[in-house]
Amino acid sequence: MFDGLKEKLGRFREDAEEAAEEAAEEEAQAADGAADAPAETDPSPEPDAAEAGSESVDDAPTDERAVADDPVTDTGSADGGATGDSADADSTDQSVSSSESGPTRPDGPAQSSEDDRENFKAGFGQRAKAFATGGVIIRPEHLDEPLEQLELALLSSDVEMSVTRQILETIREEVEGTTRAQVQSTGQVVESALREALVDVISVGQFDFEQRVRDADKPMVVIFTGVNGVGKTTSIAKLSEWFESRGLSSVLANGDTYRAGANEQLREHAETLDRKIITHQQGGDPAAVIYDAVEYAEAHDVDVVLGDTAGRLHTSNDLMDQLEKIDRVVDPDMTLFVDEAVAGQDATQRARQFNEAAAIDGAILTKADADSKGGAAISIAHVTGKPILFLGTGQGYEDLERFDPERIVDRLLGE
Ligand SMILES: Nc1nc2c(ncn2[C@@H]2O[C@H](COP(=O)(O)OP(=O)(O)OP(=O)(O)O)[C@@H](O)[C@H]2O)c(=O)[nH]1
Repeated sequence: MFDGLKEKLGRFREDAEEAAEEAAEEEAQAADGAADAPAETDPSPEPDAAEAGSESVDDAPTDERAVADDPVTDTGSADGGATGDSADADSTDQSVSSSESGPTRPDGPAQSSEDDRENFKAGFGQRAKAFATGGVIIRPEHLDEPLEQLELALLSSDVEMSVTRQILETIREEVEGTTRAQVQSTGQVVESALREALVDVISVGQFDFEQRVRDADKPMVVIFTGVNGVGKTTSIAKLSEWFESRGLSSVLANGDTYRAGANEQLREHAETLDRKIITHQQGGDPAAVIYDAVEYAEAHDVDVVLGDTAGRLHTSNDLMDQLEKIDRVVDPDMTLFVDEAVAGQDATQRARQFNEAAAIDGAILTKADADSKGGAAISIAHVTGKPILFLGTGQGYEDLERFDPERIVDRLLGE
């Protein structure tokens, strides 16, 4: 499921990590260079950074020693020296790294008279400090190129344009001024930004579906709509099983009085699952079928009415009128839009159109098991403001999965 998208996100993480590390190290080296300037007053070059660090400790005031003795700072100094020019790796260089990590600057007063230079160094100081202590400042512009690649990757995975933009914007916001801590890799920072961005867009409108059903007046009426052949009838049967496994009873109602064979198709599921089904003759009034099912449920203490409807386009006026009539007659608690994940952008656009025409409450995305791109799964909630509630993951009755944004993102990020 969503393997293509997963691979592309993995590539972005690798590219972003590499780009951010490179840029941050370049900046830290530039900062080291700026901090090296006072070394011109100290002619003795120091080729070994770690040694230089320990020598500067000998000369340092007591509080400075405490910082330099810190193994964390030692490692940072060694890193700083290792990445800096060996000719620049003098004792002053080391003391800058150490002192910026500590509470005082031993060479500070000597330099404070040169305001311009201090200002110049201040811009780099934060990054030098972060780098010397094993941290790295990551900035959005470090990620410009990987983000461009990510944008193309998302669009080619059928992620809708506005959703793609939102994801990129959140990543930029998340990494803005982030200091990668010692315990984190740059990859982890990027991953956490990506995770946040994805969860953000796919969790729009989520609610506790099971709780909503349990809290509703009985029977709760759920109507299913969408275009032909996307898996509405199968999803109704799956959802009936899902309820059953949670101790909630359901009755199936075939409001698809339009298509020949629709009654038989739903009846087959009802018989297999041993559920009550309400049907009328082909050409009958769908609202009347659902109404009868509600009456049956009330009389038999059934928890949920699951109402199928004919496949339709949002532009099929007569069929959309039928939905409106169902609304008027039985006032359903929920209208769920069903579409197939493999339809990608088309599914997202249809979700938008149906939501505008019939005000859906949520979506079921079928055939996710056959979808590598994942674009519809990423986009529908953000585009409609209504959550994806379930994923269809196969043809069996048990192949229905509650859409859990955190879990979906875990899966996309390979966790
Ligand atoms: N792989 C896979 N196939 C599915 C899934 N859900 C439904 N299908 C298959 O999709 C086909 C169409 O499903 P239906 O339930 O008949 O679709 P429908 O929307 O009710 O179709 P109409 O009644 O013609 O509008 C069937 O062969 C189902 O087995 C799913 O999650 N994964």
